[in-house]
Amino acid sequence: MAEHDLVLVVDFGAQYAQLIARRVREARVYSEIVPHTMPVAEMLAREPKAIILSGGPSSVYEEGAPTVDPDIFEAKVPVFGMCYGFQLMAQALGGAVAHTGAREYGRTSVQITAPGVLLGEIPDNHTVWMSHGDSVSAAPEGFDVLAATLVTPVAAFENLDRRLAGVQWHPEVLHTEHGQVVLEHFLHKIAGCRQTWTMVNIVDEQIDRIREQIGEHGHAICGLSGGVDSAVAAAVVQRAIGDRLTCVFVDHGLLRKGEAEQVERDFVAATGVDLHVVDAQKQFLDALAGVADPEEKRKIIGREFIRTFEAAEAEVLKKAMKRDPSVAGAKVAFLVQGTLYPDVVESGGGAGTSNIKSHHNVGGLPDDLEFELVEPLRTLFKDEVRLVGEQLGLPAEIVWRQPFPGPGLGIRIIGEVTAERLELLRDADAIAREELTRAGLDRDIWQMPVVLLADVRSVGVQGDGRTYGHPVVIRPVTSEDAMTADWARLPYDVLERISTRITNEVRDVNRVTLDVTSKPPGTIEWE
Ligand SMILES: Nc1ncnc2c1ncn2[C@@H]1O[C@H](COP(=O)(O)OP(=O)(O)OP(=O)(O)O)[C@@H](O)[C@H]1O
Ligand SMILES: O=c1[nH]c(=O)c2[nH+]cn([C@@H]3O[C@H](COP(=O)(O)O)[C@@H](O)[C@H]3O)c2[nH]1
Ligand SMILES: NC(=O)CC[C@H](N)C(=O)O
Ligand SMILES: [Mg+2]
Repeated sequence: MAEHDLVLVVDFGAQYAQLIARRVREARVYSEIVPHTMPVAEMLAREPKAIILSGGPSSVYEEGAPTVDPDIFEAKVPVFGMCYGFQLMAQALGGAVAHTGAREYGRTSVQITAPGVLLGEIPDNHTVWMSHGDSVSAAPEGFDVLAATLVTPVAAFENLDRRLAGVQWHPEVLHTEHGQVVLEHFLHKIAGCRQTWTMVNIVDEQIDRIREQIGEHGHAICGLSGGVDSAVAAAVVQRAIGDRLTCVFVDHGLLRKGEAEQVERDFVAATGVDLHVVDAQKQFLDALAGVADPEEKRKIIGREFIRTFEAAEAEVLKKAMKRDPSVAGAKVAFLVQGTLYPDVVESGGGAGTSNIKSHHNVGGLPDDLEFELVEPLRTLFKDEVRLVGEQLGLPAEIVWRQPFPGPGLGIRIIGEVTAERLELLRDADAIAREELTRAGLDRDIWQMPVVLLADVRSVGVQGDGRTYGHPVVIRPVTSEDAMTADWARLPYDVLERISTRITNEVRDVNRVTLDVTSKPPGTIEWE
């Protein structure tokens, strides 16, 4: 039997398919997202224990609306529909879906009329989050209608014989009361999924898998940034292959003030890993000269990272040989990266997702990559990674560190990256971080990029004289997993201190602005 039951989340263009996948995992069942264009036979070949049909922007009765082969409902695999998925199931099985004039967006009160299994043990009247303009006007035959709202008579249904169910609302969003309970009723009670997806299991399995992949004599390099993901990846791999792992930290000149020293000092002290530091500042800056396009920058940085790892190989092996002479003639065939599921999804490597931006470690990798990748966290979300980190006993400063992107300040300078501009941004960023820490807010926010609008100038007055300087943007955000985010409501006095200090202390910056955009529509980083 497979180690874990698999739940496939079929994505119909939902805003938050990732969120559904997360919630399933929070219910201790492993899940993956697949595009609705995947043939049903292919989905079934993966032997899912259950299938979830996501929401989506289309109307099921429209020509060309995304759909799924109705065979999916005949395969004896339990299926759960949410919103669009619910409507799709209704239509496919002989019910009716129409634009009834009822529209519900946001907070909506739902009345449970017959709880069945899906809505059992939940208060009759509770608040859910809706986002629909179409409605199921008649449930298919054999289905019990479980709930209604003032304007939506069929808001949830189930057919226990066929193990099919659905809700009009979005149980995956936090604003929906009892959303997780409803999902768990489907997963555990209706579909009978086993609850095996726990962090302890994941670590043990990954260790076994890595030993198998790397073999008894293989050597690996881990790109280590001081961030959470690579620290956890390194710790997992170290457990698997011990000192056949060497960590390589690349100082690409796009780091924050004091970062290289801090990683060298604190990280080694905390973990005892063998850290090899490469100064590649000139290499990266030369490669980036004259480039302003964000995707181009990302690809260049991705490529230069790999070239740096390749160049470090000889050095790494020399060290290894000192410890163990039998290493002579070996090659480092493996590259460990702290790639997470959202990196893959955003780079368009996820199922049916579009390329938002090429994360340097996924979409930005060069085609002629010689290393075989070892990515033990590739299916995990950040909060899962943090749990794994805690599980492995990594210190809190590492596990709870705010994320910092691999391409670093290179994607926070809007325009060409130059040494002078980096200097400016580094100073402004250091002040912002210092004030945030002083205010005790580090754990309250997800991260706070400081962005230099290098090609923009604005007029200011400083010391009674005219200045013509650059603006910086501060972008504090809150988030659960970086897939969605909101702008953080930092206290005004903290903002004020950041603004005053930056304009006073950083040459050529005469304006500080605050980014008040959520994600979507904005992304966290500006490029
Ligand atoms: N300066 C660096 N030197 C070596 N490897 C790096 C560096 N920056 C990033 N990487 C590699 O790229 C991967 C992805 O970077 P990313 O920033 O997403 O993760 P992280 O830095 O480990 O964690 P966090 O997201 O918390 O910053 C890292 O896990 C690491 O393998
Ligand atoms: O290692 C990385 N390589 C990258 O190329 C990259 N791009 C964005 N990020 C980080 O990912 C999260 C989501 O960022 P966005 O909302 O900007 O897409 C945020 O935490 C970003 O800081 C990156 N991390
Ligand atoms: N969020 C959704 O899945 C919406 C489904 C459909 N587009 C509607 O408006 O009813
Ligand atoms: Mg990082």
